[in-house]
Amino acid sequence: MHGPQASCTSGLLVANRLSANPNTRVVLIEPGSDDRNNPNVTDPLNRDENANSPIDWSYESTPQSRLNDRSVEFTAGKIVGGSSMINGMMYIRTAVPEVDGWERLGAKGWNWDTLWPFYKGIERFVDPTPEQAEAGAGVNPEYHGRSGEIAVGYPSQLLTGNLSPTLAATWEILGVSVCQDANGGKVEGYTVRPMMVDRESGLRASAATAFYYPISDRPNLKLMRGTALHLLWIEHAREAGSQCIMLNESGEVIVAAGALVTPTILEASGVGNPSLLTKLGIKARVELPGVGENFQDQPDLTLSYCPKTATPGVFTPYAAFVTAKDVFGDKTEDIAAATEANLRTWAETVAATSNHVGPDAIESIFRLQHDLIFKKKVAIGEITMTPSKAIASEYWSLLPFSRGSVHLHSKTANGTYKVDIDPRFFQIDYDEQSFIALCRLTEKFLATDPAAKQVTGRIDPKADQIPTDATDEQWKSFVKSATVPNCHVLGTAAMMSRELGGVVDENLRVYGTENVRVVDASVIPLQVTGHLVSTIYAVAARAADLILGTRSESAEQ
Ligand SMILES: Cc1cc2nc3c(=O)[nH]c(=O)nc-3n(C[C@H](O)[C@H](O)[C@H](O)COP(=O)(O)OP(=O)(O)OC[C@H]3O[C@@H](n4cnc5c(N)ncnc54)[C@H](O)[C@@H]3O)c2cc1C
Repeated sequence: MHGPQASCTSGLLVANRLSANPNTRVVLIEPGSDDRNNPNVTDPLNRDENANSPIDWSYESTPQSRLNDRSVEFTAGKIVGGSSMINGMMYIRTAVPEVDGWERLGAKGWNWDTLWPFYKGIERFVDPTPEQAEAGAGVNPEYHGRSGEIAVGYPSQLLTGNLSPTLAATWEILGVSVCQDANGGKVEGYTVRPMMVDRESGLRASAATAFYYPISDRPNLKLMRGTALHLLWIEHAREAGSQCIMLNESGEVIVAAGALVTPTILEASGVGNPSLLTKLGIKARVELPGVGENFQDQPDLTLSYCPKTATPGVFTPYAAFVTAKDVFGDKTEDIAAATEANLRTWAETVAATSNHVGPDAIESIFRLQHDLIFKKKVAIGEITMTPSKAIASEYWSLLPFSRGSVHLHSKTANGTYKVDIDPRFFQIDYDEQSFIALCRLTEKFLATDPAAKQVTGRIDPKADQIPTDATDEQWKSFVKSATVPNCHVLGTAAMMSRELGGVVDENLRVYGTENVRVVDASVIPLQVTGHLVSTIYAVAARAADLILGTRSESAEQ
């Protein structure tokens, strides 16, 4: 049997599961290098060195009107193992109501309970040492798997001393409780985040170390490196009437090029919005206007403060996941009501810009999102504290309403396509207002004892640019000049009903096709409050199960 073609973070896991059957031939395609010994990949303390290096795609966005017309850069791994080789390695799953929301959006059978065994199944959690526990590392044993492939735990260089208790005490004064272990579906409060790291060797654990290197010598698994997939060669296409595409007699393609690239491969193959495809001279084979839409990333900003003592060369995975109530305080109910009253207008704005579904569809997604924020009270912001030469507080919004897109734009002289990546940060005013409120909460945190005792003042932005009593307008101008992407892009080939703009069904199969699936961050329909990779692995593991199941069903028929 011909197997799928795929590439990385998620693709390697799927390839691992499918090639376990020696009769299934699996071909992986990866344009990037095999940089398995690159110390900037393997040594977690070097992880910030990878941006703008040869193993980073460094995708540029279109100029962003709400960011002073700046283009922003999306870092993404150009390497076997994809972005799991260059990311921040933090490992926090998402919140129960968010995954349950996928089912409400049409992803039948996808909810917290069905994903939970896969979250645990892929994990090889190692308990913290007594020193790490003293440094704040917590664990609820029920939340973790011990026999999966991906090493999760705390790095040996976890900072000891009293910093974590100081941060915890300060957050508690601000009404944010301490969460021992945020991996059980409630992502809320101050926590010390576990990482994807092998505690014994101290090295990064990635899709490649977990799912590819150990099985790369399987005779039925082939990696084609230095080659990119630009389009799916569609043979035997049956036209619109039956809306069916066949790639070859028995083969199946699994596209896993990440949320910034997967939609463009579909478009180049004739799957997408016919009006866009026609303009590019591409024959439309499957009408799926949702391809490349529903783009969601999280705006990200770093404020830095002068520490009393510098802290070089250690890990400081300290973060608070804050809810609307933590951020807006007494104003929360008013903001919830005002936000609800605006959902229709925002849906109209998004529908008019994206033009792939009408405002009713967007509004129903926004209602779910509003429920998550104000009724289910999931976290809306993550605020991290990293002491080094400065105390850097990086923070990002978790559930923005703005929706961007990624599409083929025009054909270049060499026959490939220019791509437009348009995240549309702050398209919706609430996103900017809540982002500024997060900024203010960060400031308040570092002005509250005992954390305040750790710093002597703000370094960036400087006090003459943003004074401590800065107005919203002053913060707004700083936010416009300094916001960058968090690189947690998802949703551009969403697993949702077709009516809502979905691209894949609950078996991850592209609507209107027979043997094309997508398994990467593109299929996750809504932002997640944790970090993406744990959820991507769980989705990929469940997807592999479904693929194997549907194959054996069709073999039985
Ligand atoms: C700097 C950074 C820090 C992050 N920090 C964290 C973190 O701490 N924790 C966390 O959970 N998540 C984090 N993330 C997010 C997470 O790493 C990504 O969301 C996730 O790895 C995406 O997985 P994917 O399978 O969708 O795509 P990727 O892992 O990006 O894989 C896509 C693959 O497709 C390949 N490719 C590209 N074009 C083509 C083509 N035309 N044909 C074939 N192959 C192609 C790429 O080279 C790549 O190997 C971070 C991301 C970045 C960039």
